[in-house]
Amino acid sequence: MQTVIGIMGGSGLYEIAGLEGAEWVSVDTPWGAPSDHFFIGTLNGVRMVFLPRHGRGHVHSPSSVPYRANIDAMKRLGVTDLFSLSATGSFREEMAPGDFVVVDQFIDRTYAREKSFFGPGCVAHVSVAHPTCPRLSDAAQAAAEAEGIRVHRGGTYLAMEGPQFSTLAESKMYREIWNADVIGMTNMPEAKLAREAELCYASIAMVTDYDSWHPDHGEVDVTKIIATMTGNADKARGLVARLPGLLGADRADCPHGCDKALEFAILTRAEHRDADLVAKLDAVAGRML
Ligand SMILES: CSC[C@H]1O[C@H](OP(=O)(O)O)[C@H](O)[C@@H]1O
Ligand SMILES: Nc1ncnc2[nH]cnc12
Repeated sequence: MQTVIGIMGGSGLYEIAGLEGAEWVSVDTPWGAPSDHFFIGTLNGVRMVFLPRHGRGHVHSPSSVPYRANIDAMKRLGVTDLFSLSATGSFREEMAPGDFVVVDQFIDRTYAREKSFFGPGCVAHVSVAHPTCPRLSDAAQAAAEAEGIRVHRGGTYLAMEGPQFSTLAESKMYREIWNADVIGMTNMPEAKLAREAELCYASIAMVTDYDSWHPDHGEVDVTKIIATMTGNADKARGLVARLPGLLGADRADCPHGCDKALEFAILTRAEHRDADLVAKLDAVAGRML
């Protein structure tokens, strides 16, 4: 099987350069329109598919990002390995603005988003105990190190609804009681949907600020975030450019089973399935239906 790398670009990362034969391509999905067109090309012999999560020009808020359409379209385009890049606040002194964190766990505090491709007429329960793929996380870490980026391996990303930043009480609770390491507004339900779509998924948090808990840094200031984000985006482009060389063009089955997540997950018996929903699931779950 051929590797196809997907990149979900976060705030500040609306385009990438250096792809051969690249063009912006529009994709329709049964879940509506994705955030933007997809920038598709080849790097070091590996096909790459890039999508700015908020759309070029930052049109979508974290709550309005069409997460299902984005993941469905990635799958429809043949993506096998999906990397998320996101701006985050940090709850740890040592995870400083400008550092990257290859997160491996999430706490999902979002509530105003569609969180599953499945539902009445085709019910499925996938495991997200280990929501990120260690193989892709290894590649992300190696790419960051090769770029000279200060990178931390492992961490818990708290996904909040937003769009406002957290109160001081929330920030302290997430840090001191819930033991979260970074905070953002977009990795959920994205990571859950990637698992339902049997995509390997890794998330790279690009720290922009200390949220509001840090006594020396005061509250979150968007102008400072944007300045840090610009530097982070340049580093992210370097990291992305190294991924094809690290993953290679030929791909074996995921040793962690991300690409088999739906096996045994669909509970609705074939004769009871809703035909319209089954049709919508063609890209995401076609191999199981
Ligand atoms: C730029 S501050 C808030 C904004 O940035 C993050 O977006 P993304 O995860 O796509 O990089 C955060 O989650 C908020 O949406
Ligand atoms: N402090 C913060 N909280 C939530 N999302 C963020 N994105 C960047 N910084 C953030």
